[in-house]
Amino acid sequence: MAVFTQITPNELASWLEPLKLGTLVEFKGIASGIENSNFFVTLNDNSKTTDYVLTIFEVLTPEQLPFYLQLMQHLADKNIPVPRPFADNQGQLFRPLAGKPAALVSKLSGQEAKEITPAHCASVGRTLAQLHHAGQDFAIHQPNLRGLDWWQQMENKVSDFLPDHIADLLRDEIAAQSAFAQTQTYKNLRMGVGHCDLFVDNVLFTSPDAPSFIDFYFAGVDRWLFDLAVTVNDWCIERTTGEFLPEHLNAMMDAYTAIIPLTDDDKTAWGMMLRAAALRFWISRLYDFYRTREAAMLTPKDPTHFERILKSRRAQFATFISESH
Ligand SMILES: Nc1ncnc2c1ncn2[C@@H]1O[C@H](COP(=O)(O)OP(=O)(O)O)[C@@H](O)[C@H]1O
Ligand SMILES: N[C@@H](CCOP(=O)(O)O)C(=O)O
Repeated sequence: MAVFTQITPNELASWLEPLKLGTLVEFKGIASGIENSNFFVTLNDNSKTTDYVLTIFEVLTPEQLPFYLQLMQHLADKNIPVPRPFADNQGQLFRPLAGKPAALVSKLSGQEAKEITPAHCASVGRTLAQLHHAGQDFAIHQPNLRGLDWWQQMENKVSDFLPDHIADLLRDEIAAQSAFAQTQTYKNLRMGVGHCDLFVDNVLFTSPDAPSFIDFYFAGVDRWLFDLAVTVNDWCIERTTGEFLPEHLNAMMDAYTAIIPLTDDDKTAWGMMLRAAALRFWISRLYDFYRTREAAMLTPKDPTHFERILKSRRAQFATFISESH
Protein backbone atom coordinates (compact mmCIF):
# COMPACT_ATOMS: atom_id res chain seq x y z
CA MET A 1 0.00 0.00 0.00
CA ALA A 2 0.97 3.54 -0.43
CA VAL A 3 0.17 6.54 1.75
CA PHE A 4 -2.19 8.87 -0.08
CA THR A 5 -3.73 10.41 3.06
CA GLN A 6 -1.53 11.81 5.82
CA ILE A 7 -2.84 11.83 9.41
CA THR A 8 -1.67 13.46 12.63
CA PRO A 9 -1.20 11.62 15.95
CA ASN A 10 -4.00 13.68 17.50
CA GLU A 11 -6.60 12.88 14.87
CA LEU A 12 -5.66 9.19 14.98
CA ALA A 13 -5.81 9.10 18.81
CA SER A 14 -9.35 10.57 18.79
CA TRP A 15 -10.42 8.20 16.02
CA LEU A 16 -9.12 5.21 18.02
CA GLU A 17 -10.85 6.20 21.25
CA PRO A 18 -14.30 4.55 20.60
CA LEU A 19 -12.58 1.23 19.84
CA LYS A 20 -11.46 0.96 23.49
CA LEU A 21 -8.38 -1.07 22.51
CA GLY A 22 -5.83 1.13 24.29
CA THR A 23 -3.88 4.34 23.83
CA LEU A 24 -1.78 5.23 20.83
CA VAL A 25 1.94 4.48 21.21
CA GLU A 26 3.06 4.99 17.60
CA PHE A 27 2.06 4.58 13.97
CA LYS A 28 3.87 4.46 10.67
CA GLY A 29 2.87 4.36 7.00
CA ILE A 30 3.32 1.16 4.99
CA ALA A 31 5.07 1.71 1.67
CA SER A 32 4.00 -1.36 -0.33
CA GLY A 33 0.68 -1.61 -2.17
CA ILE A 34 -1.21 0.68 -4.47
CA GLU A 35 -4.85 1.06 -3.51
CA ASN A 36 -5.42 2.39 0.02
CA SER A 37 -3.45 4.21 2.72
CA ASN A 38 -2.21 1.69 5.32
CA PHE A 39 -0.43 2.18 8.65
CA PHE A 40 0.93 -0.06 11.36
CA VAL A 41 -0.50 1.20 14.65
CA THR A 42 0.76 0.24 18.13
CA LEU A 43 -1.62 0.55 21.10
CA ASN A 44 -0.98 0.16 24.80
CA ASP A 45 -3.65 -1.46 26.92
CA ASN A 46 -2.83 -1.98 30.61
CA SER A 47 0.93 -2.01 29.87
CA LYS A 48 0.52 -4.56 27.07
CA THR A 49 1.35 -3.32 23.57
CA THR A 50 -0.39 -4.76 20.52
CA ASP A 51 0.08 -4.00 16.82
CA TYR A 52 -2.80 -3.38 14.43
CA VAL A 53 -3.23 -2.31 10.82
CA LEU A 54 -5.17 0.85 9.98
CA THR A 55 -6.55 1.25 6.45
CA ILE A 56 -7.89 4.52 5.08
CA PHE A 57 -9.96 3.68 2.02
CA GLU A 58 -9.08 5.88 -0.93
CA VAL A 59 -11.45 4.47 -3.53
CA LEU A 60 -13.99 2.18 -1.87
CA THR A 61 -17.18 3.86 -0.68
CA PRO A 62 -19.09 3.47 2.59
CA GLU A 63 -21.74 1.54 0.63
CA GLN A 64 -19.14 -1.00 -0.57
CA LEU A 65 -17.16 -1.41 2.65
CA PRO A 66 -19.54 -3.58 4.73
CA PHE A 67 -19.00 -6.40 2.22
CA TYR A 68 -15.23 -6.48 2.73
CA LEU A 69 -15.15 -5.93 6.47
CA GLN A 70 -18.02 -8.28 7.31
CA LEU A 71 -16.50 -10.87 4.98
CA MET A 72 -13.22 -10.75 6.91
CA GLN A 73 -15.19 -11.07 10.15
CA HIS A 74 -17.17 -14.03 8.72
CA LEU A 75 -14.02 -15.81 7.53
CA ALA A 76 -12.12 -15.15 10.76
CA ASP A 77 -15.09 -16.60 12.69
CA LYS A 78 -14.69 -19.76 10.58
CA ASN A 79 -10.98 -19.98 11.37
CA ILE A 80 -9.78 -18.94 7.95
CA PRO A 81 -6.51 -17.10 8.68
CA VAL A 82 -7.46 -13.51 7.77
CA PRO A 83 -7.28 -10.16 9.61
CA ARG A 84 -10.16 -9.52 12.03
CA PRO A 85 -11.74 -6.06 11.86
CA PHE A 86 -12.56 -4.34 15.16
CA ALA A 87 -15.93 -2.71 15.84
CA ASP A 88 -16.29 0.44 17.94
CA ASN A 89 -18.62 0.82 20.92
CA GLN A 90 -21.53 1.38 18.47
CA GLY A 91 -20.73 -1.80 16.50
CA GLN A 92 -19.34 0.13 13.53
CA LEU A 93 -16.49 -1.52 11.59
CA PHE A 94 -15.47 1.72 9.85
CA ARG A 95 -15.72 5.46 10.54
CA PRO A 96 -14.35 8.58 8.85
CA LEU A 97 -10.74 9.57 9.45
CA ALA A 98 -9.30 12.59 7.61
CA GLY A 99 -12.58 12.70 5.69
CA LYS A 100 -12.37 9.12 4.37
CA PRO A 101 -13.66 5.81 5.72
CA ALA A 102 -11.11 3.94 7.85
CA ALA A 103 -10.95 0.59 9.65
CA LEU A 104 -8.64 -1.10 12.15
CA VAL A 105 -7.85 -4.83 11.75
CA SER A 106 -5.61 -7.30 13.56
CA LYS A 107 -1.97 -7.45 12.47
CA LEU A 108 -1.13 -11.02 11.46
CA SER A 109 2.24 -12.59 12.10
CA GLY A 110 4.46 -13.94 9.39
CA GLN A 111 6.35 -12.80 6.35
CA GLU A 112 5.81 -12.74 2.64
CA ALA A 113 7.44 -15.76 0.93
CA LYS A 114 10.68 -14.63 -0.68
CA GLU A 115 11.48 -17.96 -2.33
CA ILE A 116 8.28 -19.67 -3.36
CA THR A 117 8.33 -23.46 -3.14
CA PRO A 118 5.70 -26.06 -4.09
CA ALA A 119 4.98 -26.35 -0.34
CA HIS A 120 3.91 -22.68 -0.25
CA CYS A 121 1.76 -23.24 -3.34
CA ALA A 122 0.10 -26.29 -1.76
CA SER A 123 -0.81 -24.49 1.46
CA VAL A 124 -2.14 -21.46 -0.43
CA GLY A 125 -4.23 -23.71 -2.72
CA ARG A 126 -5.65 -25.59 0.26
CA THR A 127 -6.49 -22.42 2.19
CA LEU A 128 -8.06 -20.82 -0.89
CA ALA A 129 -10.40 -23.81 -1.28
CA GLN A 130 -11.25 -23.59 2.44
CA LEU A 131 -11.99 -19.89 1.99
CA HIS A 132 -14.30 -20.65 -0.96
CA HIS A 133 -16.22 -23.15 1.15
CA ALA A 134 -16.33 -20.87 4.18
CA GLY A 135 -17.73 -18.01 2.09
CA GLN A 136 -20.71 -20.02 0.86
CA ASP A 137 -23.05 -18.86 3.62
CA PHE A 138 -21.85 -15.25 3.68
CA ALA A 139 -24.98 -13.14 3.41
CA ILE A 140 -23.85 -10.07 1.45
CA HIS A 141 -23.59 -10.33 -2.32
CA GLN A 142 -21.22 -7.87 -3.99
CA PRO A 143 -19.82 -8.72 -7.40
CA ASN A 144 -16.13 -8.54 -8.17
CA LEU A 145 -15.97 -4.84 -9.04
CA ARG A 146 -12.97 -5.53 -11.30
CA GLY A 147 -14.85 -7.94 -13.54
CA LEU A 148 -15.87 -7.89 -17.21
CA ASP A 149 -17.93 -4.66 -16.99
CA TRP A 150 -14.93 -2.84 -15.53
CA TRP A 151 -12.53 -4.23 -18.16
CA GLN A 152 -14.89 -2.97 -20.86
CA GLN A 153 -15.09 0.49 -19.25
CA MET A 154 -11.32 0.72 -18.86
CA GLU A 155 -10.48 -0.16 -22.45
CA ASN A 156 -10.93 3.37 -23.79
CA LYS A 157 -9.22 4.93 -20.78
CA VAL A 158 -5.95 3.10 -21.39
CA SER A 159 -5.82 2.23 -25.09
CA ASP A 160 -4.96 5.81 -26.15
CA PHE A 161 -1.64 5.43 -24.36
CA LEU A 162 -0.74 2.18 -26.12
CA PRO A 163 0.91 1.49 -29.49
CA ASP A 164 -1.65 0.21 -32.01
CA HIS A 165 -0.63 -3.45 -31.90
CA ILE A 166 -0.88 -3.54 -28.08
CA ALA A 167 -4.23 -1.70 -28.10
CA ASP A 168 -5.40 -4.35 -30.61
CA LEU A 169 -4.35 -7.13 -28.25
CA LEU A 170 -6.31 -5.51 -25.43
CA ARG A 171 -9.41 -5.06 -27.60
CA ASP A 172 -9.20 -8.61 -28.92
CA GLU A 173 -8.91 -10.20 -25.48
CA ILE A 174 -11.79 -8.15 -24.04
CA ALA A 175 -13.90 -9.22 -27.04
CA ALA A 176 -12.93 -12.88 -26.52
CA GLN A 177 -13.79 -12.69 -22.82
CA SER A 178 -17.10 -10.94 -23.54
CA ALA A 179 -18.02 -13.74 -25.95
CA PHE A 180 -16.90 -16.43 -23.50
CA ALA A 181 -19.04 -14.90 -20.74
CA GLN A 182 -22.10 -15.63 -22.91
CA THR A 183 -21.34 -19.37 -23.20
CA GLN A 184 -23.13 -22.05 -21.22
CA THR A 185 -19.74 -23.33 -20.02
CA TYR A 186 -19.04 -19.98 -18.33
CA LYS A 187 -22.54 -19.72 -16.91
CA ASN A 188 -22.20 -23.20 -15.38
CA LEU A 189 -19.07 -22.28 -13.39
CA ARG A 190 -19.58 -22.23 -9.63
CA MET A 191 -19.76 -18.79 -8.05
CA GLY A 192 -19.06 -17.51 -4.59
CA VAL A 193 -16.93 -15.20 -2.54
CA GLY A 194 -13.36 -14.95 -3.79
CA HIS A 195 -10.29 -13.05 -2.67
CA CYS A 196 -9.68 -12.09 -6.32
CA ASP A 197 -6.19 -10.65 -5.64
CA LEU A 198 -4.36 -13.50 -3.90
CA PHE A 199 -0.89 -12.51 -5.00
CA VAL A 200 2.36 -13.45 -3.31
CA ASP A 201 2.41 -10.08 -1.53
CA ASN A 202 -1.03 -10.72 -0.02
CA VAL A 203 -0.04 -13.85 1.89
CA LEU A 204 2.04 -14.01 5.07
CA PHE A 205 3.65 -17.24 6.29
CA THR A 206 4.81 -18.28 9.72
CA SER A 207 5.94 -21.51 8.01
CA PRO A 208 5.41 -22.81 4.45
CA ASP A 209 2.33 -24.78 5.51
CA ALA A 210 0.77 -21.91 7.52
CA PRO A 211 -0.37 -19.04 5.27
CA SER A 212 -2.55 -16.06 6.26
CA PHE A 213 -4.39 -14.02 3.65
CA ILE A 214 -4.51 -10.22 3.81
CA ASP A 215 -5.81 -7.38 1.63
CA PHE A 216 -9.41 -8.33 0.92
CA TYR A 217 -10.30 -5.03 -0.72
CA PHE A 218 -10.62 -6.51 -4.21
CA ALA A 219 -12.68 -9.46 -2.96
CA GLY A 220 -16.05 -10.12 -4.54
CA VAL A 221 -18.47 -12.70 -5.73
CA ASP A 222 -17.11 -14.24 -8.91
CA ARG A 223 -16.41 -17.62 -10.44
CA TRP A 224 -14.28 -19.68 -8.03
CA LEU A 225 -12.24 -20.74 -11.03
CA PHE A 226 -11.34 -17.12 -11.77
CA ASP A 227 -10.00 -16.74 -8.22
CA LEU A 228 -7.91 -19.90 -8.65
CA ALA A 229 -6.59 -18.61 -11.99
CA VAL A 230 -5.58 -15.26 -10.44
CA THR A 231 -3.70 -17.19 -7.77
CA VAL A 232 -1.80 -19.63 -9.99
CA ASN A 233 -0.89 -16.78 -12.38
CA ASP A 234 1.12 -15.18 -9.59
CA TRP A 235 2.34 -18.10 -7.48
CA CYS A 236 3.21 -20.79 -9.98
CA ILE A 237 5.29 -18.91 -12.53
CA GLU A 238 8.85 -18.23 -13.47
CA ARG A 239 8.89 -14.55 -12.58
CA THR A 240 10.79 -13.15 -15.55
CA THR A 241 8.87 -15.02 -18.28
CA GLY A 242 5.48 -15.64 -16.64
CA GLU A 243 5.61 -19.29 -17.80
CA PHE A 244 4.21 -21.87 -15.39
CA LEU A 245 6.52 -23.90 -13.18
CA PRO A 246 4.96 -27.39 -13.39
CA GLU A 247 5.83 -28.50 -9.84
CA HIS A 248 4.42 -25.31 -8.32
CA LEU A 249 1.30 -25.46 -10.48
CA ASN A 250 0.65 -29.12 -9.71
CA ALA A 251 1.14 -28.55 -5.99
CA MET A 252 -1.43 -25.74 -5.92
CA MET A 253 -3.92 -27.47 -8.20
CA ASP A 254 -3.68 -30.79 -6.32
CA ALA A 255 -4.20 -29.07 -2.94
CA TYR A 256 -7.14 -26.99 -4.19
CA THR A 257 -8.85 -29.82 -6.09
CA ALA A 258 -8.48 -32.21 -3.13
CA ILE A 259 -11.08 -29.97 -1.43
CA ILE A 260 -12.95 -28.58 -4.45
CA PRO A 261 -12.64 -31.00 -7.38
CA LEU A 262 -12.90 -29.37 -10.79
CA THR A 263 -16.02 -29.98 -12.85
CA ASP A 264 -15.97 -30.70 -16.58
CA ASP A 265 -17.00 -27.08 -17.18
CA ASP A 266 -14.08 -25.89 -15.02
CA LYS A 267 -11.69 -27.95 -17.12
CA THR A 268 -13.13 -26.57 -20.35
CA ALA A 269 -13.00 -22.99 -19.06
CA TRP A 270 -9.55 -23.15 -17.47
CA GLY A 271 -7.60 -21.59 -20.35
CA MET A 272 -10.03 -18.69 -20.71
CA MET A 273 -9.98 -18.10 -16.95
CA LEU A 274 -6.17 -17.95 -16.95
CA ARG A 275 -6.39 -15.40 -19.76
CA ALA A 276 -9.12 -13.46 -17.90
CA ALA A 277 -7.01 -13.36 -14.75
CA ALA A 278 -4.02 -12.01 -16.69
CA LEU A 279 -6.19 -9.46 -18.49
CA ARG A 280 -7.72 -8.17 -15.25
CA PHE A 281 -4.32 -7.26 -13.78
CA TRP A 282 -2.86 -6.05 -17.05
CA ILE A 283 -5.70 -3.53 -17.28
CA SER A 284 -5.43 -2.34 -13.67
CA ARG A 285 -1.66 -1.95 -13.97
CA LEU A 286 -2.04 -0.03 -17.23
CA TYR A 287 -4.59 2.24 -15.60
CA ASP A 288 -2.42 2.85 -12.52
CA PHE A 289 0.67 3.34 -14.67
CA TYR A 290 -0.81 5.91 -17.04
CA ARG A 291 -3.18 7.58 -14.61
CA THR A 292 -1.12 7.52 -11.43
CA ARG A 293 -2.63 9.16 -8.36
CA GLU A 294 -0.48 11.30 -6.09
CA ALA A 295 0.82 9.33 -3.13
CA ALA A 296 3.51 9.87 -0.55
CA MET A 297 4.86 6.31 -0.77
CA LEU A 298 3.63 4.87 -4.04
CA THR A 299 5.34 1.81 -5.52
CA PRO A 300 4.21 1.44 -9.17
CA LYS A 301 3.75 -2.05 -10.64
CA ASP A 302 4.88 -3.09 -14.09
CA PRO A 303 2.03 -3.60 -16.62
CA THR A 304 4.25 -5.40 -19.16
CA HIS A 305 4.51 -8.37 -16.77
CA PHE A 306 0.83 -9.12 -17.34
CA GLU A 307 0.99 -8.30 -21.04
CA ARG A 308 3.63 -11.07 -21.22
CA ILE A 309 1.53 -13.49 -19.17
CA LEU A 310 -1.55 -12.80 -21.26
CA LYS A 311 0.36 -13.42 -24.50
CA SER A 312 1.73 -16.65 -23.08
CA ARG A 313 -1.70 -17.89 -21.91
CA ARG A 314 -3.23 -16.95 -25.27
CA ALA A 315 -0.54 -18.93 -27.06
CA GLN A 316 -1.14 -21.91 -24.79
CA PHE A 317 -4.95 -21.68 -24.73
CA ALA A 318 -6.00 -20.30 -28.09
CA THR A 319 -9.44 -21.88 -27.71
CA PHE A 320 -11.40 -23.41 -24.82
CA ILE A 321 -9.62 -26.68 -24.11
CA SER A 322 -9.50 -28.99 -21.14
CA GLU A 323 -6.40 -29.68 -19.12
CA SER A 324 -5.39 -32.62 -17.00
CA HIS A 325 -6.84 -31.21 -13.74
N1 LIG B 1 -3.46 -7.42 8.69
C1 LIG B 1 -2.17 -7.34 8.41
N2 LIG B 1 -1.27 -7.98 9.18
C2 LIG B 1 0.06 -7.87 8.93
N3 LIG B 1 0.59 -7.11 7.95
C3 LIG B 1 -0.26 -6.46 7.16
C4 LIG B 1 -1.67 -6.53 7.34
N4 LIG B 1 -2.26 -5.76 6.41
C5 LIG B 1 -1.27 -5.23 5.68
N5 LIG B 1 -0.06 -5.65 6.12
C6 LIG B 1 1.24 -5.27 5.58
O1 LIG B 1 1.07 -4.12 4.79
C7 LIG B 1 1.43 -4.36 3.42
C8 LIG B 1 0.47 -3.63 2.50
O2 LIG B 1 -0.88 -4.01 2.79
P1 LIG B 1 -1.94 -4.30 1.66
O3 LIG B 1 -3.23 -4.60 2.34
O4 LIG B 1 -1.42 -5.32 0.72
O5 LIG B 1 -2.06 -2.89 0.94
P2 LIG B 1 -2.86 -2.56 -0.39
O6 LIG B 1 -4.30 -2.57 -0.03
O7 LIG B 1 -2.45 -1.23 -0.84
O8 LIG B 1 -2.47 -3.61 -1.35
C9 LIG B 1 1.39 -5.86 3.28
O9 LIG B 1 2.23 -6.32 2.29
C10 LIG B 1 1.81 -6.33 4.67
O10 LIG B 1 3.20 -6.30 4.79
N1 LIG C 1 -2.01 -7.37 -6.90
C1 LIG C 1 -2.26 -6.43 -7.94
C2 LIG C 1 -2.55 -5.04 -7.53
C3 LIG C 1 -3.27 -4.87 -6.25
O1 LIG C 1 -2.37 -4.31 -5.38
P1 LIG C 1 -2.31 -4.77 -3.88
O2 LIG C 1 -1.02 -4.23 -3.40
O3 LIG C 1 -3.55 -4.16 -3.29
O4 LIG C 1 -2.36 -6.28 -3.88
C4 LIG C 1 -1.08 -6.35 -8.93
O5 LIG C 1 -0.03 -6.90 -8.61
O6 LIG C 1 -1.25 -5.75 -9.98
